[in-house]
Amino acid sequence: MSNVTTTETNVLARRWADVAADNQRTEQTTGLDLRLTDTCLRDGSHHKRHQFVPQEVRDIVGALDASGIPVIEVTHGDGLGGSSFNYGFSKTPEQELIKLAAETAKRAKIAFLMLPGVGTKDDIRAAQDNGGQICRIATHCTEADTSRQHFKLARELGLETVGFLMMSHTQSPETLAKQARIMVDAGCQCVYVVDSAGALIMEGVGDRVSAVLAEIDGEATVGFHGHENLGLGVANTVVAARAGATQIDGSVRRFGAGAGNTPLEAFIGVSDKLGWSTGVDFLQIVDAAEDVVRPVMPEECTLNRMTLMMGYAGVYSSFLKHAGNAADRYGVSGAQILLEAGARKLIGGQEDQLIDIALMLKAKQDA
Ligand SMILES: C[C@H](O)CC(=O)C(=O)O
Ligand SMILES: [Mn+2]
Repeated sequence: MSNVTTTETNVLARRWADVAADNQRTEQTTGLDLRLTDTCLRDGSHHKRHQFVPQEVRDIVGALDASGIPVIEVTHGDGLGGSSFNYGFSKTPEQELIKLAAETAKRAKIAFLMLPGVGTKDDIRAAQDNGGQICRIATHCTEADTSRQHFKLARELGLETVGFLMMSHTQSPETLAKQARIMVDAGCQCVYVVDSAGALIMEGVGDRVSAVLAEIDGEATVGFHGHENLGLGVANTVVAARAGATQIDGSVRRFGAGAGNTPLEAFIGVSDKLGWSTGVDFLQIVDAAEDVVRPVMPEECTLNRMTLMMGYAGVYSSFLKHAGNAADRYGVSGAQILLEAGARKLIGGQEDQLIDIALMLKAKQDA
């Protein structure tokens, strides 16, 4: 009996120690000043199958800008030049949408994304001519060297630069730090740890952000871009901020690929309660989420069999619609396609392999 009591007491004591340590960490990070980027008009483009029309962009940019969001990203989901047979055609040319966004925003800066090999240097020039001010260059997290010429050009043009290390869960903190070094040496001013698959779990985020920060501190800042596939968007983002990420991505109403991005309005509320400054009015952003962003979305971004599988198997979130299409077309399980895509460690640009997997599953099914 006394043993049980001792065990219980120890468990309780440990719990209180955890709470105390957590409070201490909260105190240590009170007063953070975070710069938010909303990405519903870029990452949300995947969820919308790239079908934004001008009025939707005007409405969303107007509402986000009025609530104080400092950076709004607008591009095809797969970045400049993404409108194609492989990734899906845009309803409205992305350069037109960038221009509209820049004309609409009174305070917010407009960012655009580009993936070397998908977009070109001329696309970057055009995006700047249309009012884009922040050039975000995304590579798979072991391929930072492919971004060198684009960072160089962006800096020559006087653009602010951000680097995206996509699929960061696939590599160790040390590897990411080395890749971040390549981007910073090329002219990148902020390197993002990007949890493209929503597969990272808190400590995994903290370790990666800390390692990247240790490598580039004083030369560039660190950002974090999360996905909700395991329901950890806000928690992971809090950990990232505590580890030193000062630029934070999210999408209002989670409007993004897979189960969506870190819900920005929830993160803003959490930041308020932690005493962190985002410059965004919580009540206004909650209204914008409900009244302006939600009506533009084809459906809510949800945790379901497919999106959970993406986080579980470590699959690139933008594969969701492609895997769903292949599953419907060949009458096989979409979740099985995603599991196999995770096992094959597919990366962005290999969307065609989802069809290959579907055909393989169909052949097995028919055998
Ligand atoms: C092109 C991708 O959608 C970039 C991104 O948002 C991610 O990797 O996550
Ligand atoms: Mn994303």
